This record gives sequence, C-alpha cells and structure tokens, in this order.
Amino acid sequence: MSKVKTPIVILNFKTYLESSGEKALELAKTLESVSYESGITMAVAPQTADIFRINDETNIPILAQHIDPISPGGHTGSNLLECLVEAGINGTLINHSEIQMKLADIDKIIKGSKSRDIFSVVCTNNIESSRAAATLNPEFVAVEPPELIGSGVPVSQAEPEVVEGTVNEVKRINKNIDVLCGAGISTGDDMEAAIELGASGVLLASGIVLAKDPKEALLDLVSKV
Ligand SMILES: O=C(CO)COP(=O)(O)O
Repeated sequence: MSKVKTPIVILNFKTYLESSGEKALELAKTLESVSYESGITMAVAPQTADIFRINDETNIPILAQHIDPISPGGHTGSNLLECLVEAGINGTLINHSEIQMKLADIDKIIKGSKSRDIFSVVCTNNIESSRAAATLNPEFVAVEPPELIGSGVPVSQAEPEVVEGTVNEVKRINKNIDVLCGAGISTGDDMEAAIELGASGVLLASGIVLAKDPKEALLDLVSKV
C-alpha cells in the first residue's frame, strides 16, 4: 500500500448536521482546497451515505468512520468493508471511542484493510491501549482521551504526556506506525504542539466542523506546521 504523506490532518465528520449530506460535500471540497494551498495532506471521514458522492466529486482521501467485522451476507444495517472500498474509501477509522470494538474485531478489520490496500487508523484512549493497538500493526494509531473529545481543551496542550508517551510506546513496538492525536484540537498552536511531541498529525472534528468559517479554521490549524 502506498504510504500516506505526513503530516496529516484527518477530519472526522461524525454525525454533525454541519458535515452531513450537501454540507459534507462542501466541507470535503474546502479541505481539498486548503490541502492544495498548504501542501499538508488532509483526509475526511464522512458518514457512510456521503462517501460515494465525495469520492465522485473530489480527489481527497476518504476514510470510513467504522467498518463492521462481518463477511458478506445476511447482516442488515452493517458497514461492509468490500462495499465501502467500492464506494471509494482509501482508509478507515477503527475503534473510535464513540463506537468501540473488541480486540479480535480490530485485528480482523486491520487485516482486511491491508488485503484491500486501504490504511487503518486505530483510535485508542490512552498509552496502554495504544501499545496494544500497535502490536496489531495498523498504519496509524490515533490517541484520543475520551474526556477531552468535543471539549475544546486540546490534548496536545492539556495532556502532552499522553501524546509523547503514546509516540514512545508505539515507536518502540514498530517505528513504521505513525501516531496521531485528537480531542479538543482546533488551532495552529494545538497542531504545532502535537507535531513537537512526535505526532505525525491530528484527528479532529468539532473545532473545524462547527467553526463559523471552516476554511479559515483549517488555514489556522496548519499555519505553524
Ligand atoms: O473524536 C474526535 C475525532 O475523532 C475528536 O473530536 P473533537 O475534535 O470534537 O474533540
């Protein structure tokens, strides 16, 4: 699989109305243009229903927010890896703290993703779970302390030891795995602090999705990288 260029900004659209449907497409186009202007890799993780159209109308890398550990067949209401790949994903979030998974299922999705040439971003909540995730050999581990998610308090400034400790532990297990951090990230200072702590980028949501002017917020986010 071709390696994604870092530093990287991954915007998780979650289920905010501000990043759903028509607005999801608009936001993806905004990220694409800021990525082009700044030279920083940007990727989006929209809702499943918006993946096909964003893939059709942009060239931005797309991640699924979640994939179910199922095989094709009778699983009503599930997200099937094969179908998401056809819809246009280049990667996937796995085990986000808002939709956590069993270790065996995380392993299954990482292996399935590798075999279909898409990259995995395993989300973790602390240094210990980051260490466990690294042993499964994903392309990225993204550490996000749950209590800071959506808080506006940036993990890279409020809990630098979690970011630095995760980088050290993950790199000790496999130096090829890139570490991202997320939770409360929104400004250029937050991203600069993350990079200084050894992270290869950020995974974020509300700071950009809910910003009055997402383009301006994105430009500020990457202004110090
Ligand atoms: O959960 C997150 C990204 O996956 C972080 O969310 P916030 O950027 O809203 O804190």
